[in-house]
Amino acid sequence: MLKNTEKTMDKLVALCKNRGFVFAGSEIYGGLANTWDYGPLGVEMKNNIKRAWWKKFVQENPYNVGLDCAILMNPQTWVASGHLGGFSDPLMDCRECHERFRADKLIEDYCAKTGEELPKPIDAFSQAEMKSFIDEKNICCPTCGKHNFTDIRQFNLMFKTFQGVTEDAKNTVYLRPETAQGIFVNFVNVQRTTRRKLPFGIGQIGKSFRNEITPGNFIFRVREFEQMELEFFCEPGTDLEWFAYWRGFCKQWLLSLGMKEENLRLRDHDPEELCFYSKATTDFEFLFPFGWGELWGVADRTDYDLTQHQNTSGKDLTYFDQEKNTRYIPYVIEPSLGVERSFLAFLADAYDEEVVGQDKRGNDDIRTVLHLHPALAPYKAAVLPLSKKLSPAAEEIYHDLQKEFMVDFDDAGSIGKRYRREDEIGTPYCITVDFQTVGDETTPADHAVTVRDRDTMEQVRIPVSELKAWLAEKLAF
Ligand SMILES: Nc1ncnc2c1ncn2[C@@H]1O[C@H](COP(=O)(O)OP(=O)(O)OP(=O)(O)O)[C@@H](O)[C@H]1O
Repeated sequence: MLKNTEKTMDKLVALCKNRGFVFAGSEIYGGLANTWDYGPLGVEMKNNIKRAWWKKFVQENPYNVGLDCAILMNPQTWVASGHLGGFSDPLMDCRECHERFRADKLIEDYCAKTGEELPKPIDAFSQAEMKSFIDEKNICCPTCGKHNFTDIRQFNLMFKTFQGVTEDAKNTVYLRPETAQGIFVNFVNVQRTTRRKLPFGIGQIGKSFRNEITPGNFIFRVREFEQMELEFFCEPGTDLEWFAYWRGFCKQWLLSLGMKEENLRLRDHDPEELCFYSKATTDFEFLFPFGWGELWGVADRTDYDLTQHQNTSGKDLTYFDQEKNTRYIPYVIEPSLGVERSFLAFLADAYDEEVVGQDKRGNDDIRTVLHLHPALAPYKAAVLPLSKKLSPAAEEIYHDLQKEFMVDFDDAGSIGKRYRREDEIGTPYCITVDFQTVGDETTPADHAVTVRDRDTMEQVRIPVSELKAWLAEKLAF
């Protein structure tokens, strides 16, 4: 009998919930819309993604250094960056059911459904153009099906709160909507203390908050998320070369972590779609189960941000180029990637249901497997004693491996079922401890274990003494 092995969001969400990757936030209180908590496996995978980014963008990188800034910043930051004035999305309400929507997303969804092509990118539409498109095409409310919308107005996405004991305008602060501004305001601090010469970059990983009008698609669009951002400072005139360099570097990072090239496309912004300060922007888009969506934005932001902060703060943010004996404001290349979006992309990319045979009744035997790169997998290996009698010996190996890797231990149920459980959570290697490992009256111990590869299901015999080095090699990328 054929079973549906199609990859869907429902299957990914169910796997995440059932195996402890991602839970609905505040679930026992009925939840809080679009908040998600990361379970024991989810937190490992999330940390692995962040580690993989830090390793390539900071630790091993000849150009970049790291930084960790406060989430709350002086509100002048957001005046300078333009977020207070212009960080908004086009909002419209349905007059019938009072649901609220992003006008641009309504149009995009309509085009995805009908296959209609827009005459220009949606980001180049004015509010009036969006409204007349929606009216002309008679696009209806996705909730109630009627066509009766209010006019479009801009809705600021920044979360507001108060610092200190009085709740008044003077004490208003904002939760940062991106990590980048913390880097810009510290440009001089970092340059001075590291004595870096251009070009150099500053990387940061941290929480950002956006009061999105229509969050959704699981963890794709949420209001609280983490970003991994690099601001790369270079001499004006060299920026387009560095833009191409980082665009290629980012793509290579994804591919080196096993992302399939066919699920990735790099979309360059048309001149009319570009932000007014940007010379070039590329959206890395990934083919999620619900369609193509932005994963990573790489932009040439020129000298816009530093100039804005210099003008607003009155502080000198120029760089003195000793070789050329001249001062200038550096240009900036920014690759900005969301942790949760990359989590979802790696998960969707890795998810597979394979027909591995037929059961006794003739039904397809399907194995659900996450082909995650070992560097991203929550557990690097699982230690499985073939029999409960072997548990003490297996535990010894487990405890030894645990000192260096996240490793699982499972001695419950048949070995076949245990393999399947590990396949489903993406554990790349299952280490089976058997009677030969420890030996008995008739057979001498061989002090070796059987290691099963998740993807090929092939098995090799490896001496216990070589396990750590063998695993370390597999995790490298
Ligand atoms: N609400 C969100 N939830 C999760 N990740 C996000 C969210 N907003 C942005 N990101 C991540 O941060 C990256 C950089 O943010 P950027 O401001 O370029 O996004 P954006 O162009 O506003 O995204 P979108 O058009 O999807 O709203 C995005 O590519 C994405 O990976």
